[in-house]
Amino acid sequence: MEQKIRTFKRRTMLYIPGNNPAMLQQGSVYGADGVLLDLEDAVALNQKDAARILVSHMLQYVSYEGCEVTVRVNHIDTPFGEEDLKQIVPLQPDAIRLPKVETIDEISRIIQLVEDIENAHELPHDKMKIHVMIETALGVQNVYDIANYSSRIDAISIGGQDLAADMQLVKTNDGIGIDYARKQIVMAAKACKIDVFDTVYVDVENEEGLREEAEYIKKLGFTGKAIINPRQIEIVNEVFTPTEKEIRKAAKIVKAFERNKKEGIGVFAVDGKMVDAPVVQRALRVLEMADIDVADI
Ligand SMILES: CC(=O)SCCNC(=O)CCNC(=O)[C@H](O)C(C)(C)COP(=O)(O)OP(=O)(O)OC[C@H]1O[C@@H](n2cnc3c(N)ncnc32)[C@H](O)[C@@H]1OP(=O)(O)O
Ligand SMILES: O=C([O-])CC(=O)C(=O)O
Ligand SMILES: [Mg+2]
Repeated sequence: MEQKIRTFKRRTMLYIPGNNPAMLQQGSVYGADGVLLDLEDAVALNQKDAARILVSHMLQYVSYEGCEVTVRVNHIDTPFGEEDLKQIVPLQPDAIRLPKVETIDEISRIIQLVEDIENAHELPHDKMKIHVMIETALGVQNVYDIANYSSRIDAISIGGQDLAADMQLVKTNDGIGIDYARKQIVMAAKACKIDVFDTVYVDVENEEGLREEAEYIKKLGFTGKAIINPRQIEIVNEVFTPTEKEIRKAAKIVKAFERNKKEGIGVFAVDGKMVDAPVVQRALRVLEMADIDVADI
């Protein structure tokens, strides 16, 4: 199967309310890997049209250089979803994020509409990526089929706040209620070879809690995490950036692999631990995340 996992970093995606000009203007200066310009739940119903206009202007006139720019539109079946797509798709942000997708029928209708709009503007179909949010129990049940529906979908994410509401849970900081969904969503993403983002951590003042959650979701296999405040960037970026120790170990493994390969040896030991192809693959990923070229080690 074609490898769709991105090679660039997607550790932190900063949500910015689409009706807040100051935040929208400054969004890329804080060091997040991406910005999520939000037309959906950060925007009150009576601000939806104003936010759409503002975000359209920002996409045209603000430089988000160095940041991946994603716009979260409203659900297709709300009074705002179709108009969001009509105004945003022609501007071709790096990606659009589709909230609360539950079925293949929905994703197929949305992608059809996106491509109709692109056709009308003589735009290609392979430039703007699509990110799908899974935020309901039904979405979790259908996640693999949704994620696998189109090669334009290059990431899926869990919306923990909405999922907790749909599941009628009291959401706790330990995330127990959404743990099954997190794992199911990660597995679907890995099966489709696409990226997978974790949900926001709403307790902005709780830095230790955020670090713990980021460390946990990294272990589960998430690519990165949506965040809501600039103060959360450094912590999550740090968790998702390999440490010096991890880099040294990975370099040692890759170097040993290269040496052994020449002699036809596929399995060997480094510091008393067995190394074979999957271990080398993981070491290469560590170097990639640390921006280290294998040729330079
Ligand atoms: C369940 C969901 O759908 S989540 C996704 C939708 N939610 C959002 O988009 C919320 C985004 N975040 C925010 O609105 C805010 O960070 C809040 C409400 C969570 C906290 O607000 P505050 O306590 O006022 O933030 P704080 O005091 O840390 O702000 C410090 C600075 O960072 C800026 N800032 C805060 N959040 C953001 C953000 N998300 N994007 C860009 N800038 C931001 C503020 O404008 C402020 O700038 P200034 O110093 O130049 O005035
Ligand atoms: O986690 C996110 O991306 C925010 C969200 O929409 C949710 O939690 O419901
Ligand atoms: Mg949500």
